[in-house]
Amino acid sequence: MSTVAPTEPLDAALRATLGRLARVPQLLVAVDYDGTLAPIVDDPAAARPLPEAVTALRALAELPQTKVAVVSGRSLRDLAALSRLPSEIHLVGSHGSEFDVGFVQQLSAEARQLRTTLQQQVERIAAGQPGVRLEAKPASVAVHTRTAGDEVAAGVNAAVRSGPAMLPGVHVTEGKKVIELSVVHTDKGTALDTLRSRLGASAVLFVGDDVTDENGFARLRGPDVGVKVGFGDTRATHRVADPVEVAKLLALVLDIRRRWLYGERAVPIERHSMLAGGDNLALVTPDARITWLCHPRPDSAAIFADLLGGSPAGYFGVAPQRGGLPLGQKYLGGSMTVQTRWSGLTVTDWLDPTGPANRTTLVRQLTGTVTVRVQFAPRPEFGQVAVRLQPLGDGLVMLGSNEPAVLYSPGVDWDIVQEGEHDTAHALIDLRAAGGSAVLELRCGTDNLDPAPRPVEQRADEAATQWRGWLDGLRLPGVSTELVARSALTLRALTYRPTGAILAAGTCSLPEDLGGVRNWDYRYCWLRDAALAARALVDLGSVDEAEGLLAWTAGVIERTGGHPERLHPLYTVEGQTLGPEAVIDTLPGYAGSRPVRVGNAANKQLQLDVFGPIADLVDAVAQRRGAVSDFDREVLDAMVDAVARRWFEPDHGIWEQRQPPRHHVYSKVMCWQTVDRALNVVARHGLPERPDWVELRAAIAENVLEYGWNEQVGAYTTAYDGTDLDAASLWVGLSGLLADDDPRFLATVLAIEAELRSGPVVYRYRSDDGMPGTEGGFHVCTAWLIESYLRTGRRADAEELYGQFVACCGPTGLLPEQYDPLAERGLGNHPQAYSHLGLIRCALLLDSRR
Ligand SMILES: O=P(O)(O)OC[C@H]1O[C@H](O[C@H]2O[C@H](CO)[C@@H](O)[C@H](O)[C@H]2O)[C@H](O)[C@@H](O)[C@@H]1O
Repeated sequence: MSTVAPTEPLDAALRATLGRLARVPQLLVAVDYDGTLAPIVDDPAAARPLPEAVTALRALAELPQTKVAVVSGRSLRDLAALSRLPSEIHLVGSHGSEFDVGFVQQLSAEARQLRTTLQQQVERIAAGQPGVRLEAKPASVAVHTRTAGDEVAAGVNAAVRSGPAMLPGVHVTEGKKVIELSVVHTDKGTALDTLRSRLGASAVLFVGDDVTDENGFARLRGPDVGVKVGFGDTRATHRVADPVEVAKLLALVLDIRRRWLYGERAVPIERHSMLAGGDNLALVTPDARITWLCHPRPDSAAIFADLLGGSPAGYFGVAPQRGGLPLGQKYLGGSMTVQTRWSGLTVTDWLDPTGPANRTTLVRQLTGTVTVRVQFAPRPEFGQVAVRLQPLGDGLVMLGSNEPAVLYSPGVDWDIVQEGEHDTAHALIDLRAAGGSAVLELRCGTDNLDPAPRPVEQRADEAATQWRGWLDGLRLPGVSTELVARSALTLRALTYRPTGAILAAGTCSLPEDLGGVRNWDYRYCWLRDAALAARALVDLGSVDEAEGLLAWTAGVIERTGGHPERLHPLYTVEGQTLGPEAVIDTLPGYAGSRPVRVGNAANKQLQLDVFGPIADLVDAVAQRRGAVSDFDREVLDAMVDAVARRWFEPDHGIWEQRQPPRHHVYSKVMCWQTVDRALNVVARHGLPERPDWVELRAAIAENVLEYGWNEQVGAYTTAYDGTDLDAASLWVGLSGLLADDDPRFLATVLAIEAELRSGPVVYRYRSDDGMPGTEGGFHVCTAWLIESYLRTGRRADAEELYGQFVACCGPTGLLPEQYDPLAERGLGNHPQAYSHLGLIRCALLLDSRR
């Protein structure tokens, strides 16, 4: 039976404070014992903690990034015996002096002698005094008068105060019907400081009821929270009535922290749709909540990072006041505009592609007849700067960030609610009273709250028309026409138009292993991924992206100062070297997948495959144009130069494993492809012959074909030094190095199918990559196996796997990086260029080989 009686809920201010505290990266929950965990009773030996408090403490101690301590006036032995708390909970006895069982041995001989004297003197004082109890501790003795009459208590206390308490070296602590005489200085504040630094806490919750707990409250600072139990003066900023309320408080902290750590609302990754405006992007959930938006660039800090941190990390929600799930969500045909519908409400979202540079404009058009609840919680810099929202004119001004931002919202009455250091704006919009529509326009990069120059309907048309006009210029296959169109739009949307860079994906740190640590930042331009993405668009008839990317690539080549072999695998969208990889420990991660990383240490790796896709792209663009430009030739020369200088070295490979370099088969094949495509250009466009290139190509081919083959496995393996398999080795055939009917390619396809395919997915590899946890099947690897099936005459197998592959798309046609075939959900960053270019390549091949 519960001993916690149903009482009033904790007061709102305390709940709000605990809500913030429970979301710090490293939390220390420290509580006093008697009067806090255990109700005060007459007999000190009978003081037991409330079971609900114990349950909450134990559960808190099991959470990651959470430490629990009980800091008591009791001896450590007594505390352990009475509380029966498990070892995960740190126990500190003797008012903060006794951290471990050897404490008594650490006392000096004089201190031990003084302790004995004290014991003898208080025994004499207490002798024959009814109701007086003595409690012996390693460095002190406590004289309890709770069960003594008032007269007896007064006499005993006076005798103690004027007698042993006056001895030199004695420290006196008076508590609840107790005087304690100690031979060491005791201070719960010092104990808290020690725990804080030993356990690496970023904030402390300290709860206590007694006079000695005030030393603890006195040491709290910054985000720490102190809670006093019961009456009496205190330095604590909050108060609860009794241990029953303490148990409730602990349960509340547990609940909030658990939800924060494990993801408050982990919407399946593939169910997010992407908005894009040509120089930025955002993610919207199936219920029209904006959960991801960075500004000013897609690789900047987020304003809304709900995706990685739940509501406290920032979001922009719009939904009918009455609640309920939407009827559906879709892209408006051929555009990057997303429409979410409920009965009586349609929300149309887009990022304005017509604005000036460094401006992000998110337009949310609401139409219908119902009352709409709006919640606007911007949290710039991943929530690390305090935000104030100020109603002004036709909207709200966001204060606190060094980037100006406003929410233009004519006719909307905002209610600003302060949540700690941040404001959230709430509003109810009665659409019927507003004439059937309302507009919310988030303008980042400006403080202009003037009305937009053109009506919203016209702007909506303009935005959609830009994307549709581009899509109309493509030659789409008859296979999966709609999905290919969406994939093409996604690749175009991942293109950062100001520079021509193409992002590998729209997000950072979406997990490859739910709850795991494989969380990386993909908001950069990888030479390899970008070239493959641009190539897929060239195959669909659009060369603009390829030309933009090649111009961006020429920039990064130029900055190598004549050393293209020193190219990094990835750069920022501006073509600059990345800053250091970092962890944002204030974000708990998608579904609790921590750490949340920004930046990507892979940029320091050697990946010798990156030249191959670029050379292939130059070849494809030149072929499409029917001519090769001087500019293309320069890029091509640089790629071959890089290969000539380094192809024989071991490297980190396409999968960027944080392991020592190896001679990767895929990297060598891509080196071969670089020279092969360069020679294609030479031959096709009548350029001067390059016998040195012919020789180089032959040397690489001979090397990889001999050393990459593993007789024991009967296939091309990951690298020259092992028997492990890698789906990327399929490129020994996909690149054209081996003919489609070469038995070595056929054998490699069979080996990879057997070892790496699992139902609808193909894993990159199964070998140990040095990281904890596992990962899902990799969509682009699935696409490579489909291509391999087609090339090797297995059309039925290709069609079957292709059907399974496209079934992994989210409801609006988007794909993240990976798929977990057991949990049947997407994994990894989203949407991912690799996955969409893979889909396009497969659909084109299936179409052309009909
Ligand atoms: O720091 P704490 O964990 O709160 O310990 C303070 C003292 O608590 C105990 O005494 C008090 O609780 C007893 C049981 O409810 C009660 O009978 C007594 O009157 C209170 O003073 C404990 O016995 C002491 O050793 C602690 O110093």
